[in-house]
Amino acid sequence: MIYESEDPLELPVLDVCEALDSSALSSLGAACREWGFFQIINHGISKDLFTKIYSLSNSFFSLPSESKLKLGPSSPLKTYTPLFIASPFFESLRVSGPDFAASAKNSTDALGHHDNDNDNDFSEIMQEYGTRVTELSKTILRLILMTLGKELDSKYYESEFQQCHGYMRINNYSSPRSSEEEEAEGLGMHTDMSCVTIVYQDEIGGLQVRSREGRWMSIAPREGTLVVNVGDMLQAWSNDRLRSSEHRVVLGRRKGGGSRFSLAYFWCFEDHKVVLAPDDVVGEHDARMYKPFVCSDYLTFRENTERGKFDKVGFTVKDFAALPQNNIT
Ligand SMILES: O=C(O)CCC(=O)C(=O)O
Ligand SMILES: [Fe+2]
Repeated sequence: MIYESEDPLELPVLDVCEALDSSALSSLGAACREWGFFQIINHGISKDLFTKIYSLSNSFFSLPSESKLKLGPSSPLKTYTPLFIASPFFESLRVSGPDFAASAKNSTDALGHHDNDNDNDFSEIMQEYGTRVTELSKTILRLILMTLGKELDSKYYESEFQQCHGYMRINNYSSPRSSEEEEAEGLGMHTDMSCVTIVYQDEIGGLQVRSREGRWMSIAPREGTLVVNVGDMLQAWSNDRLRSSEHRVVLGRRKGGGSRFSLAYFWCFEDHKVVLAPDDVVGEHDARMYKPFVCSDYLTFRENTERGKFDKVGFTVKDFAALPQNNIT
């Protein structure tokens, strides 16, 4: 039973509307070091907004595959990842910022089956969600920077993270059928390439994070709560003081039958950014873990590596840019 996980992991729940006191800040710091995952509430994104995205996305995922493939890997847009690429159960649609409405419209236009009302609603709702989750990413990044040291947020937020950009992946996981296994990987083990990722998962569950010792822990869905995780770019920028953990999605046949829905927002450094941990983030006594690298070179490395393809791990930022003496995983 390789998919079995330990008891659900208790991750700190951060109220993003409140100023963090020192104990909240220290539990956030501990979670980012140890797991690279935590949860947030009071994020200002209503259940109603998720419900609308869910229903509009469902109309897209219910289309015949010939239609969806108009946005697939061999199309000019490449916003749709069909089933059987990441896994037999996973398909997704990408909507990119900062003009989320235009990106969503490009996709619906390319489908060419004009349902104007639905298409406009989809663009509007993606713009609203994208704008909110982008603001949220900025707030969260500042909080994470605060855990690295006094005043590091004001020192580095503007200078290092000002050009960050984001994109969304709307994920649809179909359930393994009775002729198939009881449980299956919906999305294989991977690390995210972002600075931070913000995930909404529906009530079905299945998201798991891997401990340093290799144990899989479940992150149970909680109403009103979003999951945040640190990605590879921030792990490298923080010289490993923040952890980009391996995670995956496991689908259980008995866990409700229908498909699982999630929305992942990836907040990333700009492509041409050179990632290099500042001296005061590395600290006087610690060794530098990574050589400087250009973001887009890392993205290309991941895309072009068979094992790293479509976020299936194997290769992470350590394989790409760790200095030789530190290249031990
Ligand atoms: O579906 C989920 O809960 C997580 C998805 C994920 O890890 C990703 O899209 O990178
Ligand atoms: Fe992920």
